[in-house]
Amino acid sequence: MIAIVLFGKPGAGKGTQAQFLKEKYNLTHISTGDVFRFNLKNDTELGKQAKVFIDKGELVPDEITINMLANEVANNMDKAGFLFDGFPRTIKQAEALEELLQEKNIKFVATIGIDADDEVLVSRILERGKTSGRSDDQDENKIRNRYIEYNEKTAPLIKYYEEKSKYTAVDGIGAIEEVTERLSKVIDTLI
Ligand SMILES: Nc1ncnc2c1ncn2[C@@H]1O[C@H](COP(=O)(O)OP(=O)(O)O)[C@@H](O)[C@H]1O
Repeated sequence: MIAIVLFGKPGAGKGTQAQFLKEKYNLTHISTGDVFRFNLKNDTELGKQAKVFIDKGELVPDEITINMLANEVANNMDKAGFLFDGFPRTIKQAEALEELLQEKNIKFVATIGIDADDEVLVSRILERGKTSGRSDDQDENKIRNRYIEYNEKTAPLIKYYEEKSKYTAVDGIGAIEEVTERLSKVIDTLI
């Protein structure tokens, strides 16, 4: 089995691209944001714990997120591998992921970043908020806070993975299919 991490700022298009890539490479797509939203909607214990943080545009604490991810992986060992979207978002999560993949004998292929400019992304998210029903997409202050969190906690992962020769970035601006094409090219050279 293999694992690929899709990396990028909020709104960069990770979820959209994951829909295509999971089919093409027969991967289980795990979006931590989607799993949290599912739990919020169903008012589970996990949902209750996560809500306070998500509502402020903050990251959910590592321990909660890592446990949740490990469960998702354990329950989905039936495809060719995993496409992670929105995880890891901190160095601690990256370390936990490495350990988990090793334990399960899953080959970590790469982290692929989808690059895009902040101002383009904030307006994309506000647009998405009109129809997505996501409360964290409708308030510019919450959105801006997600970028502050990203810059502080998540951006350092780029250097972390570059040092391990596990980071490649593609240009995220362009038509959806163009970006898919760029991502596929990278994946094809790595697997
Ligand atoms: N790996 C993670 N660690 C901590 N919190 C997370 C993680 N993934 C998602 N979340 C929480 O869920 C929210 C929504 O995540 P996501 O749908 O990936 O949003 P975005 O569109 O901002 O990338 C985040 O703002 C954060 O509060």
